[in-house]
Amino acid sequence: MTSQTIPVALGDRSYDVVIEDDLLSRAGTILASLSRGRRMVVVTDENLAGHLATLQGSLSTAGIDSEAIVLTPGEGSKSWATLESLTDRLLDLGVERGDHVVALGGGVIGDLVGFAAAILKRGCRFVQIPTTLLAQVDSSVGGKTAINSRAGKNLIGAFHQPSLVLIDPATLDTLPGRQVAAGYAEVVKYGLIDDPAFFAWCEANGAALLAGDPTARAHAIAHSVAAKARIVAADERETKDVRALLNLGHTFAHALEAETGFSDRLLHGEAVAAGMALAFGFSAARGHCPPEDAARVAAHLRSVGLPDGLAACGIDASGKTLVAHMAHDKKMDAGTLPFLLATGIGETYLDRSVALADVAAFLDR
Ligand SMILES: NC(=O)c1ccc[n+]([C@@H]2O[C@H](COP(=O)([O-])OP(=O)(O)OC[C@H]3O[C@@H](n4cnc5c(N)ncnc54)[C@H](O)[C@@H]3O)[C@@H](O)[C@H]2O)c1
Ligand SMILES: O=C(O)C(=O)C[C@@H](O)[C@H](O)[C@H](O)COP(=O)(O)O
Ligand SMILES: [Zn+2]
Repeated sequence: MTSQTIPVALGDRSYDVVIEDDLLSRAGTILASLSRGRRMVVVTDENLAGHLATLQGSLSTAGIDSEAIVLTPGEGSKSWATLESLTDRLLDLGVERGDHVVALGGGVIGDLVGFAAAILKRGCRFVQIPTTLLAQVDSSVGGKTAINSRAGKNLIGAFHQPSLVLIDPATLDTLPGRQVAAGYAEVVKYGLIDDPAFFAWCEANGAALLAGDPTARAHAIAHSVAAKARIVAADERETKDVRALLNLGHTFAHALEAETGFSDRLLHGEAVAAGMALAFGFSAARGHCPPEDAARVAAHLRSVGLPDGLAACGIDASGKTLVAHMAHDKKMDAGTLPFLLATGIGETYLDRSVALADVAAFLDR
């Protein structure tokens, strides 16, 4: 059994990310130390019945009673309606501020439960047990929690750090291939941001990872978590132009997700893949990035079946329509939208001189 613990250093909000195959079956012992002998509430979705049973069995063995709240899967659950019913149920179950609610699932469950924990009784504790590749490499770490609103993606939320993140890579054995590929887009992101050697590792090992190779999977998860922990520790609340790098491709991605109605037609990770290819393409079109680098990014995404642009997402909306979605981007500052652009693979920066009309014209090409 190999186990790795990666600390997220945030002063009195610091916590550990523990990565270990089959961790779910011994999670009860670890969680018992947080539960103060009280019943724990696990929030999950309908696709996770098997993993929920393992976790509840493990809690029971550790002498902890548990209650499950099982939600409808999918991005639609990051909504006011689900947040309201979830907080009502947590209150009915008597959750106290010192209690830890457990989020067992993908990024949807993690973002929603994290936000519910941030506001319940002005803040209770929560633990992330991510079960998708995307959630294991990205969303479970860093404390961004949110729901979507009519105006767009993640617009209502809070920074609220978990107390602990337990990653069991073996839970990915049940994850559908399309979801694994979508999560892989956020893995590739770490290479593109500031780690060209890791992008090269992705080019060499991405196919094996997607095929379920446990060694490639373990390396990708640990490397991604360490990268995210480093960036979050440097700029927890995205105020220093550091954490914003994790948003590479996301201004485009969130517009694409809005255009497809936050539906299964385009998963978040797929939108991020297309968004990163567009960010590199736009950087090349502006003469900032060698076109060969933009082509290399698109080629790798295509090689693993991820979309590399609008056409591959089946989106034929005009540039003007897509740019209109971007007006609500959280990075908007005094009417200007900083864009994450690249000077090459592993070299990204925030550019505050981009005119949205130029983005629209690029998208129309
Ligand atoms: N907070 C952050 O920093 C952050 C980072 C990246 C993404 N996100 C958010 O995460 C969300 C996407 O998360 P996601 O890609 O995990 O999607 P998801 O949570 O919708 O999960 C994808 C699907 O896989 C199913 N599933 C989960 N684990 C499974 C397993 N082990 N076996 C079988 N099925 C399983 C789920 O039921 C769901 O149908 C988006 O809303 C995105 O905005 C947040
Ligand atoms: O943790 C971050 O910071 C990220 O930007 C990670 C992204 O992958 C994630 O999709 C995040 O939710 C997007 O951030 P947002 O602030 O644009 O909602
Ligand atoms: Zn993302």
